[in-house]
Parts: sequence; C-alpha cells; structure tokens
Amino acid sequence: MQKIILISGKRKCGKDFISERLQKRLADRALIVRISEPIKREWARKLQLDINAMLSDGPYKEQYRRDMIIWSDEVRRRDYGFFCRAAMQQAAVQNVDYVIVSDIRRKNDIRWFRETYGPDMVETLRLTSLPETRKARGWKFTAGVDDEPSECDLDDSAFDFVLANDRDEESGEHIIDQLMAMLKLS
Ligand SMILES: Nc1ncnc2c1ncn2[C@@H]1O[C@H](COP(=O)(O)OP(=O)(O)OP(=O)(O)O)[C@@H](O)[C@H]1O
Repeated sequence: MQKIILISGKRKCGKDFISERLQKRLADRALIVRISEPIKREWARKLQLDINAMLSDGPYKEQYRRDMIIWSDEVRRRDYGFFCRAAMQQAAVQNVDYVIVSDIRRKNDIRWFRETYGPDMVETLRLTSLPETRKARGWKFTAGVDDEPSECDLDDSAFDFVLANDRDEESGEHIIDQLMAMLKLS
C-alpha cells in the first residue's frame, strides 16, 4: 500500500461516484473501503437484521438509521478508531497500491488514519458541490441529518485537496483526469 485517499464531502457531492470512477481508472491497483460497512454489519448482527437490506438504500435502512447512529457514536466515544480499523481489517488492502476511503465524516477518522499509517501515506480530499447541484441530484435539507455531526464535523477542517464536482457527465472522465493530476497518480 502506497497511498490512502480519504474522501469526504456533504451528501450528494459525489463521494461514491468519484470513488467508483477513480477505482475503475486505477483498476486492480486500487480498492474502495467504506467505514459505514462494518457499522452496518455489526448493527445488523446485533439486531439480527437483514444485512442486504441494510446495505441498500431502501426504507429498512432509514428506519434503523437513527438508532444505529446513536449506538455507533457510543462505540466511537470509547474507541474513535473502532470502525476505521474494522473496515481496513476486512479489506484486502495489502494487495493494492491505493486505498480509497469513500465515506470520511469525522475529524477522528482522519486522525486515526494519520496516526495508524503515518501522515505521508494519507491524503485528504474534500469534494464540494453547490447546493443547486446537490438538489438536482436528489438532495433535500433534512433536519436531524444535515445538521448532525456526521454531516458537519469536517466543516471547519483543512484538507490536502479540494475538488469542485458540479459538472455532471455520465462517464466522469473529465473530473477523474483532473483528480489523477491533482493527486499525482498515473
Ligand atoms: N461528476 C458527476 N457526473 C455525473 N453524475 C454525478 C457526478 N457526481 C455525482 N453524480 C451523481 O449524483 C448522485 C449523488 O452522488 P453520490 O451518491 O456519489 O454522492 P454521495 O456524496 O456519495 O452521497 P451520500 O453521502 O448521500 O451517499 C449520484 O446519482 C451520482 O451518480
């Protein structure tokens, strides 16, 4: 593993879209890690829920969302790196040059990666999109979601790279070219 790229951004800024396109460009040299995956997995196991329903975007997910956030915040209070560690342990990160973490939400997530892998290996990328772009992608301000720490904790943070993602194109080629140059990847 040479580099870990930590991607953050508000809802509908394109974290998944950019992560998936970047991974595709880097092919077998890269994989995507999602911190939310061990959270959902562990929560589903605890409550004996259907994991596939939890990982999808259906109503099941929303129903348990709030309880899951309260529980995961409790776990984080005891061990702020718990879910980052679990996500990295569950992925075959030793087989690739680049790890793309697609859902960085908290200062403590970044802190854990920097402490664990050293500051030279870790790069932070903030995606931004205008509110009108996000709305066009289906975002609607939701109290209790968009004003919570999971959305706002990184609002006042500094990042190694900031990339505006407002120009939608199906392939994503343009923005991935930009990103490859920005991150000095080839
Ligand atoms: N550059 C782009 N070109 C075309 N479509 C895009 C682009 N960026 C994002 N989108 C589209 O916008 C929508 C939202 O993007 P995505 O799901 O990646 O956002 P997100 O930041 O992961 O959101 P959330 O935090 O809500 O999961 C998706 O349908 C995605 O395909």
